[in-house]
Amino acid sequence: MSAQTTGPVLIVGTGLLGTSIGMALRRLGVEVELADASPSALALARDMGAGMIAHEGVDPALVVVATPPDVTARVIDEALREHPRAIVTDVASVKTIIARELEACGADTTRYVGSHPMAGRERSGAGAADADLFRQRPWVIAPVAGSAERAIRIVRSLALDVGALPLDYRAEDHDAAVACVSHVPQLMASLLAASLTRAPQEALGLSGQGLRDSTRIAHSDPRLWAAIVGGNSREIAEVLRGISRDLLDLLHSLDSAAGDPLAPGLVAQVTKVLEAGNDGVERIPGKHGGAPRRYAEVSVLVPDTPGHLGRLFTELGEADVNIEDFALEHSAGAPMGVGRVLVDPAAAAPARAWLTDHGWTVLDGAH
Ligand SMILES: NC(=O)c1ccc[n+]([C@@H]2O[C@H](COP(=O)([O-])OP(=O)(O)OC[C@H]3O[C@@H](n4cnc5c(N)ncnc54)[C@H](O)[C@@H]3O)[C@@H](O)[C@H]2O)c1
Ligand SMILES: O=C(O)C(=O)C[C@]1(C(=O)O)C=C[C@@H](O)C=C1
Repeated sequence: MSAQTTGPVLIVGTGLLGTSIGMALRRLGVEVELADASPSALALARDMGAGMIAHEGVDPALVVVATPPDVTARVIDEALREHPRAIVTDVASVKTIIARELEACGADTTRYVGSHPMAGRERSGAGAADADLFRQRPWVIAPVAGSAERAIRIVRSLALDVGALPLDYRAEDHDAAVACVSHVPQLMASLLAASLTRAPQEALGLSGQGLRDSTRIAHSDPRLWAAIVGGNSREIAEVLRGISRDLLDLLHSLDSAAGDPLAPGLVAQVTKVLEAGNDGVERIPGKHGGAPRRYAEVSVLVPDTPGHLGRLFTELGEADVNIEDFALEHSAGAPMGVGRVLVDPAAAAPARAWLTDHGWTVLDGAH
C-alpha cells in the first residue's frame, strides 16, 4: 500500500502513541523524524523503527504532537511557529481545552487540526508501541474554528494511512463522548482495583477472569491520566454523578436488606442494576466499530506449558478458521487455562470438530 501522507513527518513525543504512528508510517516508506524531551525515550523510538532522530533545521510537511495533554497546546504552538509550512495535529485524549489554550496564545490555527485515535494500551512508552495499533480503530478528527480544509484533508490521510477510520467530531462532542466511553471507564477500573488494596491476601487467590477483565486498564500511567482527567473534568463529573446515584440506590437496598436475601425490594433493585448493565453492554459496537456483531465462542483447555498456545493458533489456521478475538483465562495454581476463541458463527462447529479431532479438549458446544 502506498501512503497518501507526504513526509517528512515530525513526531514530537515518542511514547506509546508517537512511536506507534512512526512505525506505521515508516512501514509505508514515509520519511519520519522524531523529537522528545527525554533523550532515552527518543533513542528507544528510533531503535523500534519509528524514524530517525530529528536533525537541526528539519522542515516537516506534517507535525504530529503526541505529548501528554497538559503540555500539548504549548508544543503545538511552538511547532506552528518553528515550522511555518507544516500542518500540525495532535493525538491528545482531550480536545476542547487544547483548542482554547491555542486560541488564548494567539496560535495560527489555520494549519492546526486536533485529532484523537481511539486506540491505545494500559502501558506507556515506546517499548509498548505497535505499528498495527490503529488498524480499524476510530480516529477522531476535530478541527478548530480556523482549520483550513487542506489541513483537515492531510490529517484525515494520516489516519487512513495508519489503518484507522477517521470520524469528524466537534471538540466539545468528542470530550462528552470520551468521558463516557474512555475516561470514566478508566476511573471505574482504577477505583475497583484500588479496593483490592484493602482485600486480604487469601481473597486475592480466588481472583478470576471477571476481575481481570474489569481491571486491565487499572495498570495505566497515573501521570498521563491525571492530565487527561484534569483536561475533561466537567464532562467526567457529569457521568460519574449518574453512576454515583445508581450506586447509592444499590447501597441503600443492600443496607436495608440487613442480610435477608428476600428482603422487600432487594431482588428488584439488583435485577434493575444487572438488566441496565445488559442493555448498556449491548450498545457497545463490534470490533470494527460498526454495528454490534456476535461472534461464536469456542472454549478449549490449553495446558499451561510452552508451545500449546502456538499449536492452537497454528491448527486453527490449518482449519482455515479466522480468530476474531482471543482471551486466555487462568486460575491461580491451575496447570491449565481456558482459551476463549471468538470466531465467525459459521466457523464455530467446524472449528470445534477440528480441534477435537486434533486432541484438544473443547469445553462447549452450546454457544
Ligand atoms: N495511552 C493511550 O492509550 C492513548 C491513546 C490515545 C491517545 N493518547 C494520547 O496520546 C498522547 C501521548 O500518550 P502516550 O500514551 O504515548 O504517552 P507516553 O507517556 O507513552 O509518551 C509521551 C511522551 O511525550 C514526551 N514528552 C513529554 N513532554 C514533552 C515535551 N514538552 N516535549 C517533547 N516531548 C515530551 C515524554 O517524554 C514521552 O516520551 C497523550 O496526549 C494521550 O492523551 C494516549
Ligand atoms: O485499550 C486501552 O488500553 C485504552 O485505554 C485505550 C483508550 C480507550 O479508553 O479506549 C485510552 C485512552 C485514549 O485516549 C484512547 C484509547
